[in-house]
Amino acid sequence: MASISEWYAGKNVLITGATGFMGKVLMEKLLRSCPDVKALYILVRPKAGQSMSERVQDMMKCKLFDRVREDNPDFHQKIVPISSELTQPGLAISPEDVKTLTSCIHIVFHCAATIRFDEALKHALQLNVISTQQLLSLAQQMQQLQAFIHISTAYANCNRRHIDEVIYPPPVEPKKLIDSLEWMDDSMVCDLTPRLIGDRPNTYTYTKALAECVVQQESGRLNIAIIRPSIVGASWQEPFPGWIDNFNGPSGIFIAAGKGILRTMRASNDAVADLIPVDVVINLTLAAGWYTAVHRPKTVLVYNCTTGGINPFHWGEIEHHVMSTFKRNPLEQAFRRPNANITSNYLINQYWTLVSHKFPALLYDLILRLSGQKPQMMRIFNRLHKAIGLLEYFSSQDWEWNSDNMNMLMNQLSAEDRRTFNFDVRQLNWPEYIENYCIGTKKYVLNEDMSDIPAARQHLRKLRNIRYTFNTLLLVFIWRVFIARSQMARNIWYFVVSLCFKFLSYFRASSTLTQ
Ligand SMILES: CCCCCCCCCCCCCCCCCCCC(=O)SCCNC(=O)CCNC(=O)[C@H](O)C(C)(C)COP(=O)(O)OP(=O)(O)OC[C@H]1O[C@@H](n2cnc3c(N)ncnc32)[C@H](O)[C@@H]1OP(=O)(O)O
Ligand SMILES: NC(=O)C1=CN([C@@H]2O[C@H](COP(=O)(O)OP(=O)(O)OC[C@H]3O[C@@H](n4cnc5c(N)ncnc54)[C@H](OP(=O)(O)O)[C@@H]3O)[C@@H](O)[C@H]2O)C=CC1
Repeated sequence: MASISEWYAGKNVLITGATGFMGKVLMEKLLRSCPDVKALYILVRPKAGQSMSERVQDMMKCKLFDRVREDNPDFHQKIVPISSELTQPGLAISPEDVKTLTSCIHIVFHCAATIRFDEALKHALQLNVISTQQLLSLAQQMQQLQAFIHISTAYANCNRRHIDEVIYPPPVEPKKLIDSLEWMDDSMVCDLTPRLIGDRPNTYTYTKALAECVVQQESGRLNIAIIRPSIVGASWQEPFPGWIDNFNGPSGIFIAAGKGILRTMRASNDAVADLIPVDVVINLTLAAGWYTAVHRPKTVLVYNCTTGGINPFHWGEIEHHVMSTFKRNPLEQAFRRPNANITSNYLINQYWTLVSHKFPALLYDLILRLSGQKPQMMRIFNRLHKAIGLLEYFSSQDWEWNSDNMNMLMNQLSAEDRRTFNFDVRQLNWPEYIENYCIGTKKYVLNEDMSDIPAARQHLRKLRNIRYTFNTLLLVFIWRVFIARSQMARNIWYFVVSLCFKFLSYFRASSTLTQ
């Protein structure tokens, strides 16, 4: 049987969400490990004043593609951007492009989605569900299509504790919801949202669950697989350790903790932190594409792509390794020395939020105001608290995922494919991974130079001295106020001072005797 790379040779691949975090890693791996792939058709929209082609050109300059560029400087010739806005009817693909895609595509990877936890339900439904439906109907017209791979999330069914590799009944019939929301205005939808999402924490997980149902309903004669990654983090090994380019999920939390801004967060020390490296997800996705096309399973296969059941690691351990990494490799211009703690206790967290977040922010903003600058720290903390509030649901409890299909797929691969498309997370060394992850946030998200680490350490020493001076002054101030008001405090103070004098005189006398 052909190896995975051999199978992708000569294939035309369609990718949605190619400009996103996972989409980019998928493109890079395909180009590097399947060098004979014919072409990657990517659906891209213009954004933030940049045309589609400008965006694609910028993306290809990204460091992520360095290894591909080394192997094949002309790799861009394999990339065919197709203009598409997924929220528009027909995905806003031109009739000529539809003709091209329906005649040549062999495999589709559907990665595009809105992954925001605070997305308005209407938009999340439009992008995560309706566009999936539209892409599937385009796929039905593709004459050479051999597999359709849909990227979902392990948290689509986070209202369950144990999650099998099956498509669960949807919370509501997607078509009924689409029809109902069509005539409602935004404020009505907003009012209804909490009742609709029910025991799910946000519109993201809710619409991803509906999307899975749509995939099943519209599968028709297509060969489909669903990949459900848990919390996707920086790369483990490929193309190089620690690659990450966004603040999503834990990355923003790690950065905020490394900058000394985040000091406390509600999370359970003992809950499993189901992180999964992005390269593992992509290797599994490409292998699943191959398996789906070659073996054509009779039903839609779901792959839970998680680490918790195989090689568990806990939030408490993550906290320890994140803090230790940032103390050894500090971020530039930290606000305070990194020292964050997680707690599952609501009141303790509220206390530390007040003492270590709000109070320093107010003080810092006061200093900024007094020096004629615009206050900013309270605004930063408000945004951080909003983000933390949305993530806490996931860091405070555990789930159990069945990963039989991931194991089955691993057993189907040849030894060489297992090496090239490695998704065996038993080999993952967590402390090393977390260290590379934190350094990756420094290098690739914040674009900081590793050669500046001595200056960053110096800055931390300065912050420590400021803190000691501040604490001493505060103590003296409180004590002075206390002494002025209480006779007992004065007596204790005179007693301590006289004890110090006695100790000093004894020390001086004994040192003169020994001379
Ligand atoms: C205590 C220290 C040790 C740590 C140990 C404990 C760690 C616990 C971590 C727990 C993490 C749990 C993560 C669970 C995730 C479950 C995921 C389910 C998996 C998935 O399927 S999907 C992927 C996950 N999706 C997300 O993560 C999206 C979440 N983000 C949002 O919904 C929005 O970004 C958010 C948070 C509502 C903010 O919205 P808004 O205020 O509108 O800001 P923008 O998004 O427009 O961003 C503006 C600007 O800020 C940057 N940004 C975004 N988030 C952060 C952040 N957390 N920290 C810092 N900066 C952030 C963003 O990049 C933008 O920058 P620009 O330069 O582009 O303006
Ligand atoms: N990151 C994670 O932790 C996890 C992600 N997933 C799933 O993986 C997939 C990829 O996630 P990730 O790469 O992290 O997400 P990103 O937010 O990084 O990427 C989303 C992609 O979707 C595209 N997109 C969004 N809206 C539109 C639109 N209206 N028209 C065209 N394209 C659009 C974006 O394009 P543009 O650049 O133009 O905005 C971008 O390429 C998603 O399906 C997500 O649900 C699952 C589990 C965890």
